[in-house]
Amino acid sequence: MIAITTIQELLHHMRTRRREYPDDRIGLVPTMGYLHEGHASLMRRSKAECGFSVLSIFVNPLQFGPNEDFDRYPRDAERDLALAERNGIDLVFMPSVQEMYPSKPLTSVIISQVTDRLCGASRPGHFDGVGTVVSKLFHLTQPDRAYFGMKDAQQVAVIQRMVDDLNIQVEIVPCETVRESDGLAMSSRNVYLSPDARAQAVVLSQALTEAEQAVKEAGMTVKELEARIRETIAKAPLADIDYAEVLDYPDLTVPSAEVDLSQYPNKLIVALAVKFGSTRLIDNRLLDSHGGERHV
Ligand SMILES: Nc1ncnc2c1ncn2[C@@H]1O[C@H](COP(=O)(O)OP(=O)(O)OP(=O)(O)O)[C@@H](O)[C@H]1O
Ligand SMILES: CC(C)(CO)[C@@H](O)C(=O)[O-]
Ligand code: BAL
Repeated sequence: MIAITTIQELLHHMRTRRREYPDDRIGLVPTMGYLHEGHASLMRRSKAECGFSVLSIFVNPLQFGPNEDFDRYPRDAERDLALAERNGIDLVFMPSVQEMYPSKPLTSVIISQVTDRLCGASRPGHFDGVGTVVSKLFHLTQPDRAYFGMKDAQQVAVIQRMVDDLNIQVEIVPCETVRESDGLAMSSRNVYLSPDARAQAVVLSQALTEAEQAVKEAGMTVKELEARIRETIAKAPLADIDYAEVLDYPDLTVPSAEVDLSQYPNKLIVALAVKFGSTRLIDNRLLDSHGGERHV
């Protein structure tokens, strides 16, 4: 496994690889590091489907708001490299902020509408930062496939839209969320949780499972379903809801207030962001028209 920090080295390795193995598929797994089994599942999928797999590790300042956790975001390069190697990665690109942004970029990739709600609303500018850095990574590596986790379902919808709108020649591969044994979605930010908060954080996946059942009830409206979800989450005293929304997926529009969700013709997403102290967790579930979970 090669580990590099500069754009020059990355371009050199990508060109050489493409010249020597022109028929090999190239896979890209973009991450912010502090890797866990969720990331490992993306790496293994890339390894299974591509001849050459690139992992990027970069905590991208552009996607963090001024009062967010950029400075204290967990980092452990040594552990990440060992995990990457074990999971079939061929090249790790781990640039510094200076390398990626030698000066403040004057160009930004802004994706509208699909960013109006959920994390786009509660983290203003977040998806401009994501769109910009992911575009840079796509240009630098020119992957055939790029692997993203459905834990960040809005991110998948936003990047798919960017790729479609800009004709970027990459296939976006959405990957299922990997969970702890009690149902909590794996996330680098889980390490911030106090033992009490960690125990209560199971309420997110519980609320999603309940929503999956509740949406099957005839006549269930968006407001009623959202109220049920909020009630479940409120049972955890440390939980503070940022959002709990039921939306059309992947358009991320609001279904009309009167619609009977049990008969809804499109995919629905139940999306949650819940704070435990200063730690903000997200999770979601895709539902089909009869309330069953949709697998990606
Ligand atoms: N539990 C998971 N299962 C599958 N994929 C995941 C999981 N958690 C993160 N990913 C995916 O890994 C990629 C990199 O995510 P990132 O490095 O931000 O990790 P994270 O654990 O989501 O961190 P954070 O705590 O910052 O949300 C994204 O495509 C993300 O959706
Ligand atoms: C896609 C990404 C690596 C861009 O910084 C980040 O948003 C993430 O880790 O999901
Ligand atoms: N996985 C999303 C990256 C972020 O929280 O900034």
